[in-house]
Amino acid sequence: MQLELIKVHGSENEFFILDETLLERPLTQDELVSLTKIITDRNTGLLKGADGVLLVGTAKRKESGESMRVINNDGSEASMCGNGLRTVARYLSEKKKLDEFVIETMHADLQVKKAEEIGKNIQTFQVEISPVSFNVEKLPFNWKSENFIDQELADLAPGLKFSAVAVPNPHLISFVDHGTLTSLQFEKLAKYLNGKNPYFPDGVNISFVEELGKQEIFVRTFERGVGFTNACGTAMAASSLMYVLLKGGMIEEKIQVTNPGGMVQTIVHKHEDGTYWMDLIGNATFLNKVSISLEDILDSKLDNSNSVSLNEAKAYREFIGNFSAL
Ligand SMILES: N[C@@H](CCC[C@H](N)C(=O)O)C(=O)O
Repeated sequence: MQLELIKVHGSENEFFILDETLLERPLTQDELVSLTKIITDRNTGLLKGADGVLLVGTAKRKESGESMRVINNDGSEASMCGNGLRTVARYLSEKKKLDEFVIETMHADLQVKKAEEIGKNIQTFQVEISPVSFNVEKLPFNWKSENFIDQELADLAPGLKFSAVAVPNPHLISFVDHGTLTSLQFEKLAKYLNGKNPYFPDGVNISFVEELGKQEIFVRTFERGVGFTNACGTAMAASSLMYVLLKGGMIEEKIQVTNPGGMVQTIVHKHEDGTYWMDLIGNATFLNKVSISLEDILDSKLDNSNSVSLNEAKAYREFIGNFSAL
């Protein structure tokens, strides 16, 4: 069976989009996991691999519409992906010839729309990040109280305070200084909490956040199921929320969030019932179109692929030249 893939990125968080509605038959779960592990491998995968696969399908909760599933680089499935959702929003916007619509994700139907360009010739989309929960059971996080906000984590990282939030994928966030952001301590902690550990049985996305100025933060994330990525959209949205709640950031006002792969903007909103949701605004860049058969992928014969560049990488590199790197 022939597959048409698109290699995309949101803040250089890279994915392959696969539209299952165009296939002769749906993939089995085993095929999906094997395909993801093979094509996203950073050493041997297609086009130097990726952070995951975004599977576009038909919505199940509604009578019409589309869905997005997120398969991490290690084959595990995530409930949401903010950077990925922007790219899927662009893909579906071009396919449906619509600028604003809803995409079904594992736990929520999320509003997406085409937005004003964030940089010259940068296709930009705005997506809803929701629902938000501070209940530790939702992450899941084995902790003695209902919430975990601005607290130390036993003796795992002395002197650092963390907050746990599900958006709805799980995040652990700490505001740190620049030295700590780039320290080995970060990697050690992140690997521990994503291995066998008593706190996070399913692992957790961990972000270290540096305050850069008024409504300006830098976020570095170790992603569950992947490792350090250039950016994680849900992490940037969750970090923006914690910036508002703990550091005096303004609600309903844009926050500039830089990351190792570029820059996005977020807006934190509050519903009347007191719950929060965020907007995530940023690039949806298409890098390559790739054609390859499922059989060749599963036999690891990736040289049999046909790839065409979509010529958007240069504009993006020019755009991120404006922002400081890690
Ligand atoms: N990079 C994503 C998040 C992908 C899922 C994450 N690794 C998880 O397992 O929760 C984003 O942009 O949000």
